[in-house]
Amino acid sequence: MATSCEAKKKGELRIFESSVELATDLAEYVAQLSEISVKERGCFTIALSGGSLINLLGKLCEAPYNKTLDWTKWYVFWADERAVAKNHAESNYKQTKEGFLSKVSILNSHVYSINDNVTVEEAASEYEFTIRQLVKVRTIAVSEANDCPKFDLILLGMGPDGHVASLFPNHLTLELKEEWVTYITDSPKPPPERITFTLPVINSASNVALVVTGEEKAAAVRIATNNSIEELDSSLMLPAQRVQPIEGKLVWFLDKGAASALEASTDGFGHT
Ligand SMILES: O=C1O[C@H](COP(=O)(O)O)[C@@H](O)[C@H](O)[C@H]1O
Repeated sequence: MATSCEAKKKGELRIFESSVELATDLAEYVAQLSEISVKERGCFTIALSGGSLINLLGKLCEAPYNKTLDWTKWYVFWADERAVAKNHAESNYKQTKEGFLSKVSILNSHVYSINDNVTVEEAASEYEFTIRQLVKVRTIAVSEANDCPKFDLILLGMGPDGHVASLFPNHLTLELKEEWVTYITDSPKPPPERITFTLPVINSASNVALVVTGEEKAAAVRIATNNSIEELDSSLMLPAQRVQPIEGKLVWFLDKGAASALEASTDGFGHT
């Protein structure tokens, strides 16, 4: 059974006893957003991350969702990618293909993986160009607040250091305002070269979910969800703390371990 609560700005927290319960609720959450988007806009644009998130999407590949979701209306993107070949064990694409895409009926032509045959700089610029074309024809919606792409859903994981996508603490990429996609060559977590959405894109999405499991992430979860430090200089904030959708909705999916440093009433979320 999940514990759930709402908080202004920082979003909704859903805490689960087990990763199975988390995965079950996550599948229902994604399925509902897919149905709403397909009904309202005729398609569903989703950006995925790599890491532990992909295994938690397994329930979406099972009944009833494998049959009931309109997979042909899905358009799949990546919030970040590691600059390795697509068949490399570290590739977010490879992991997603094996753990998710190969098990559902998403059209190959709707899968926008990031080019692994060019430099990271070129790959980032090519990926941004592709997204711009899809925004022009409104396959991807546009944010009226800032003209950024407005993905129907961005699914993010978080590292123990509070990084999301490939936006790492204290990195200059966190301050980018105009770019939609950027690259880094000095990632503190290997591999060093990566391509990533910027914060303006993440924060323009209609829905953002942060899916975090494991006790080693509990301290970062506590900081990132703490309402009392929102006035802090943003450059001192963890990347995950800066995920604050402008108009969209943020939901945190946490297992018991990841939520273990939260206190019921002092962090502003007050469990219900
Ligand atoms: O390197 C990355 O790390 C984060 C977090 O991964 P996790 O395995 O700790 O959940 C992931 O969200 C990101 O996409 C990936 O490139």
